[in-house]
Amino acid sequence: MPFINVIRGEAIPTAPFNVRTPVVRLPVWLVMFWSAVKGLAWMVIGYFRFWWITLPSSGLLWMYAAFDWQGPTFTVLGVAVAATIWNLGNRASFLRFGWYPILARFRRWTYRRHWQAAMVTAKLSVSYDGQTVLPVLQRVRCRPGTDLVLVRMVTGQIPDDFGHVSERLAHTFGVRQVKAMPGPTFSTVLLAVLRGDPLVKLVPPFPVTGVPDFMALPVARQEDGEVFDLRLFGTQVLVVGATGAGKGSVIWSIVRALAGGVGTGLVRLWGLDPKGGMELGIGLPLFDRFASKDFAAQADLLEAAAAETQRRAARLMGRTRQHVPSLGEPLIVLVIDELANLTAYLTDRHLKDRIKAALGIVLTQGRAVGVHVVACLQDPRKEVLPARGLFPTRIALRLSESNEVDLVLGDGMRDRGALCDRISETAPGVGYVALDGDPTPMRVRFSYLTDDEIRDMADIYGRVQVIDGDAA
Ligand SMILES: Nc1ncnc2c1ncn2[C@@H]1O[C@H](COP(=O)(O)OP(=O)(O)OP(=O)(O)O)[C@@H](O)[C@H]1O
Repeated sequence: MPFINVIRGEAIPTAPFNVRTPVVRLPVWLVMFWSAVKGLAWMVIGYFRFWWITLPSSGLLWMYAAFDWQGPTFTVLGVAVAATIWNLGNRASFLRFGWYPILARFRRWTYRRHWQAAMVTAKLSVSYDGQTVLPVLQRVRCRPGTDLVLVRMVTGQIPDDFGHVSERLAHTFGVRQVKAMPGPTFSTVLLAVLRGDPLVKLVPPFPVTGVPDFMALPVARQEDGEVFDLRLFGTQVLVVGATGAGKGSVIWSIVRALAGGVGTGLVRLWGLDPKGGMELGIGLPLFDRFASKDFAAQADLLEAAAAETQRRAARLMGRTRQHVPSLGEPLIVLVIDELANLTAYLTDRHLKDRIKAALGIVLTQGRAVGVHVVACLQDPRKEVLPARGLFPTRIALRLSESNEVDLVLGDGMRDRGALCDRISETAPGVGYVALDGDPTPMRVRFSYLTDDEIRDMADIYGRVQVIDGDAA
């Protein structure tokens, strides 16, 4: 046993004055009076705070007092009839200003009931100074099938902390999915709570416009009910999906959005179908050039695209940074079904090198000069397509494994909600896309064209073509 104990550290000095709260004995009537005043104050505050319940209730009570039971009955009936007329007359404004605000109040109340449990079990609560600090539920807004919940984070938290536990939150709140994205201020996170699924139903083809808007081609329906517009200008598009995921519907949705331009000659489609023309052959008249039977013809076609790219780049150098399609120099879109057949599975080394070189030129230089690629791929691994990074726009449909999601859409996208590996086999055409300026992925379903619809479209907008090197 040591003779003297020495404890290192800073001791808290004893205060020179110690003050103890004095005990004042109060009469019972004063305590009761004070409690009554406090209770009344709480009731008044509660009345105004929960005005959306208290005001209608007071109104109904007053009607009852004034007109007996007919008062509230006719009031409720009158409100119901007015709401129905408003809904039938202008559904959008009824939902926006009538129904969704009421629903949001109710939902806020239900979230609050589960809030503490949800935050603690998801480890989003923080222990500080002997206290448990929770993120603050600030606001709830309702949209079709989705609630937008604004949350003020605890100091030190970031939106990705919520993204990592989004699945846990979804189970706690009993909803389909929760997606976390940065809120309007640095201290907030916006949780998109997805309830119903508007993508269960098949999406019919969108109408064809005479002059396509290359900045916004309508191709799919978003899970928030909006139309997903694909930007083709300035980009190359890669579509990845397991077999049967619906890559064909992505191709035909894009072709349909461009069909008006094909008809007028503003857009030229060049088709490469290494699987023998099974997918693209059905709309053959739409393609200005088409190659499917032998790989040499497909290499020729890609080299022609590369040559055109270089010719345009040389002409436009120093003049403009974005080519504007015209009848003399139309937009060329190379549609490639199963790119891996051209890049990875091809055994002829010489052809493979030719294809790789031509594709490299088109992918790196083509987007500024109006030569675009829309390519499909089943297997997103690096060995299959090393040039994945050359496709700025990537669409991920159903994938076989969870780790493929980040390979296609970019790091962290699965955590942010792109659950491509969970898409059901019974939902072909459903996938995830990254929207411009939005770090969270959006779930979409591409429109579906039947074979007859594709044939009709080809009949209306089809052009003279070159098939496997020969004029049709
Ligand atoms: N958007 C869609 N909506 C509804 N059904 C679809 C959609 N896309 C595809 N399908 C259905 O799913 C089936 C498979 O689609 P598709 O052939 O396009 O898949 P894929 O990804 O191209 O497959 P593979 O790689 O094997 O060719 C189609 O026969 C069609 O019936």
